[in-house]
Amino acid sequence: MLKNTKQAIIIGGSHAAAQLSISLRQERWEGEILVVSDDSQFPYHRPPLSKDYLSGDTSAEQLFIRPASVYRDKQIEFLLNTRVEKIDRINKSVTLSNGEARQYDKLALCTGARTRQLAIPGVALNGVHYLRDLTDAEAIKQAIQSNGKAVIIGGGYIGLETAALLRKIGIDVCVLEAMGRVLQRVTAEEVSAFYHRVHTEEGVEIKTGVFATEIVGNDCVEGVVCSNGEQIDANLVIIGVGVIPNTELAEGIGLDVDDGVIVNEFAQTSDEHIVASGDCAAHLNLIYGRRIRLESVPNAIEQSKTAAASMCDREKVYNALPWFWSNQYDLRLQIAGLNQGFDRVVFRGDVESSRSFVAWYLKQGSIVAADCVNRPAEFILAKKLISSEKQLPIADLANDSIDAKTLLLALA
Ligand SMILES: Cc1cc2nc3c(=O)[nH]c(=O)nc-3n(C[C@H](O)[C@H](O)[C@H](O)COP(=O)(O)OP(=O)(O)OC[C@H]3O[C@@H](n4cnc5c(N)ncnc54)[C@H](O)[C@@H]3O)c2cc1C
Ligand SMILES: NC(=O)c1ccc[n+]([C@@H]2O[C@H](COP(=O)([O-])OP(=O)(O)OC[C@H]3O[C@@H](n4cnc5c(N)ncnc54)[C@H](O)[C@@H]3O)[C@@H](O)[C@H]2O)c1
Repeated sequence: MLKNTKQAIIIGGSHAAAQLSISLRQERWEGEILVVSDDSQFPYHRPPLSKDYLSGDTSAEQLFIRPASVYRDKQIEFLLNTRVEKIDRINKSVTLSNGEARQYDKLALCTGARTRQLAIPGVALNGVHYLRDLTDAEAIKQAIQSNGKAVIIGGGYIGLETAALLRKIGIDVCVLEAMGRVLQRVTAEEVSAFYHRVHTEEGVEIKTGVFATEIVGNDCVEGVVCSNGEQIDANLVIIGVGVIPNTELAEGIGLDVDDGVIVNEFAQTSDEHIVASGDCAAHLNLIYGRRIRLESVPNAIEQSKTAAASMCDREKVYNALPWFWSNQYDLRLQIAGLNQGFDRVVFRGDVESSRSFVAWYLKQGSIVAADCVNRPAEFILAKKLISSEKQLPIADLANDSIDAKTLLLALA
């Protein structure tokens, strides 16, 4: 039996919502918890969708963040296949797509992000896919034909991870990246060149400074016309050109929004009864001293713990160091921190010809971020180094003959 009748409503049903609902119980929220999700499934891990799930190495059952019974046991109610259409801040209620209205005492926006759509002819042809959820991944899995030809539009995370996967199963792959280099949003030139080289070695054709102007075919996709006039044959097209945060509900009720629902370090929006976390939220980051919106699972999880505490009127500041990972072929990239505004990059290991190195990003002499490729010990070191006030000599960080453990000890 629930001890009080307070209502918490969480909008969205993915990484942020899954964590927030559980964290609310851990923070001893004793009233009702309702999660309203437009997905047809209980929350699942999205990262495998561009990795092991596509190759069949992970099954749909293995994707679930936790079994549905865990939510049931904690008296967390899920409304699947349902959208929140409207929020009424005055009466503290939400209107659902099934016409029902539900009252809330506290509301959480975990609405995430959606794929940015390409506005070019032919995107509706059979064989053209975006990748955000399980339904998209399932459709791509069905569409994968051995000996097929794929064009991937966008050389970001989705583009390169799916390219690696498709190569693994023997599909010809061409990646079109509009910018001058792949992964330009997140890495230094040398790291982009590294990924370009490895993908080329693995048989992927990469065209940079090129975008698609039209997708051609007759019912099914047959090719992609590029901005340089070239036409590339394809029976599968995957589009990964970034995401847009789902902020419309927040905007509709006058919350502060600027590339994300604006929240403070406690995940609170400009309405004291409403929090936001995950891909949809732009938070004040205390480590970097500015507002940022992150698109990552660790952010969705940690920020949702903070949001849950705020809903229970407790203060739990969100100041976790941002980190990211990406798996491609035998490469495990782990990124610690954010490199925006860096003025120098120093390498540890050989970025030009090996498959294992660290790129240290410096800003005014201090390490602000690190890309670690197949360097798990250095990734731990990087997280500690960036989070602490301490410094290590840059020459030592670059010197691959000094063991990472020795550097960790020096930091301690
Ligand atoms: C293929 C893929 C691979 C990825 N790999 C990695 C990785 O390796 N590492 C990493 O850190 N991150 C990765 N990410 C990013 C990561 O998945 C996201 O950062 C994370 O899912 C964000 O979680 P979220 O809950 O904030 O938002 P989302 O996952 O976007 O979920 C929000 C949910 O809310 C729903 N919703 C929105 N509005 C409403 C409404 N009004 N009513 C009801 N429901 C609504 C949306 O439809 C969606 O289901 C990957 C993403 C994808 C797509
Ligand atoms: N390992 C990970 O962390 C991981 C893996 C997959 C997805 N994700 C997340 O999923 C989301 C979507 O990933 P994504 O790869 O689509 O976004 P992204 O922002 O990482 O990359 C998009 C890429 O598409 C390019 N682009 C944009 N418009 C283009 C056009 N018209 N033609 C060709 N290229 C174009 C951009 O320059 C960019 O390189 C992001 O939030 C991402 O962080 C993360």
